[in-house]
Amino acid sequence: MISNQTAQAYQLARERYAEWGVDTEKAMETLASISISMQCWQGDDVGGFESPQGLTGGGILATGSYPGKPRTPDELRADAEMAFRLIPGKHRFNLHAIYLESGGKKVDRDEIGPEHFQGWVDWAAERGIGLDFNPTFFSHPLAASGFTLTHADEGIRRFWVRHGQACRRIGSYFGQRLGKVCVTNIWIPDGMKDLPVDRKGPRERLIRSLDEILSEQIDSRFHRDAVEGKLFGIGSEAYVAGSHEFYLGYAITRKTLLCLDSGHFHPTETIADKISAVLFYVDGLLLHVSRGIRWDSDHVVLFTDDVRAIAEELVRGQYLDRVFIGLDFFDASINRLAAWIIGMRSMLKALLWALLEPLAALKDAEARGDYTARLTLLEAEKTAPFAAVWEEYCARHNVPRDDLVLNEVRRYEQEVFPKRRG
Ligand SMILES: C[C@H](O)[C@H](O)[C@@H](O)C(=O)CO
Ligand SMILES: [Mn+2]
Repeated sequence: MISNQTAQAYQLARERYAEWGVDTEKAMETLASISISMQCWQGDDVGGFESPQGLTGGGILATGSYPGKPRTPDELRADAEMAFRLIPGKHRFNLHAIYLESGGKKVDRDEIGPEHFQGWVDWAAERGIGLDFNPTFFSHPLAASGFTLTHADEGIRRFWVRHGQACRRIGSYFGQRLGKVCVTNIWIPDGMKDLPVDRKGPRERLIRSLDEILSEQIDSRFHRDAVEGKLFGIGSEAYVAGSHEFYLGYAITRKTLLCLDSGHFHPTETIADKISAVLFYVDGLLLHVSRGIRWDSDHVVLFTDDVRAIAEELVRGQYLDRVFIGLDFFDASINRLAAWIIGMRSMLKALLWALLEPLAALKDAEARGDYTARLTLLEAEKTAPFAAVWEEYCARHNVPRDDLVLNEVRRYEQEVFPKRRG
């Protein structure tokens, strides 16, 4: 039910954007076709269900102790479902290997199979959503040294190769069973805190390990591989074997997707400019949209200039069908559902923003060398009635506008979280 106020504001906004040659109906239609992958790990601080220890190592750290953390897969699914109810559109869910359901049985990482994720697949099938996947190369005794696929010990390296292989089979099962392509993304933390002497050896082993993992042919209609680089992590400040340049070369030569995580570069470096550069050479991209602050790569995504710049590049370059968009952050200091909802809605807002750009006029000004007109229009966009279109979009998808979302989150929190105490 769309209120009169929303409807009237939208009509005025529609006319205003039409003056710029922008079709707001078309923008909303395109936005509805975009599915963003919501990361399971925001739901429980990258804990998973393999062991009670939760996140250990891996150069990443979850901080905060907001109450109500889900303790079981069912609780996590309930939270995700509640979050999805407050996010307009139909989206995907991104799992990590440690979110398996083994019925209390110890199943090591190299032994996992589709059967351990059947609960997730049934849940996704019921909701008509797709699943994405990630091997977990951290929070494990064999990752405690800080090395996994680059490990000099052949036994340990092979263990992690088998984990990667098992995960691709699981991803492929997700894709086939759900009829929606699954992206399995490989990120490893391997690196060194202080100055390495041998930067080459671990990278040689990483190439070997990745080639072994990817050696099984899997139908790309159901499954795509992605590789994710990083500049540094906690405890790997001096060297990360899987750097951006390493994976760029790997993705080009092995024809995988390249994952660009917006928190994985130097703090002044943004990924928006990289999109058009790398898409000449790689088939496609996976984005991990995040918000880095100083040394942390994983703050909740907001409707910032950086996120808008990413969305603008996707729309301006007509890359939406070559780029998988996922989110990657985890914050345990605020309500975990709210973090999901704020991040997902911010990404959607950025996409809508980009879809509402007066692109033809901007391109025309640029082509004529009229950079004064270009800058004027870019600035004028910022005071256009964007909010009216966003609120109309939310109303059409039966979700509340931004400021009213919190009422629903609080209601859920009060009803559900007390039962999770103790
Ligand atoms: C939990 C994820 O796999 C992880 O965040 C990874 O994608 C990453 O970005 C590590 O910094
Ligand atoms: Mn990431």
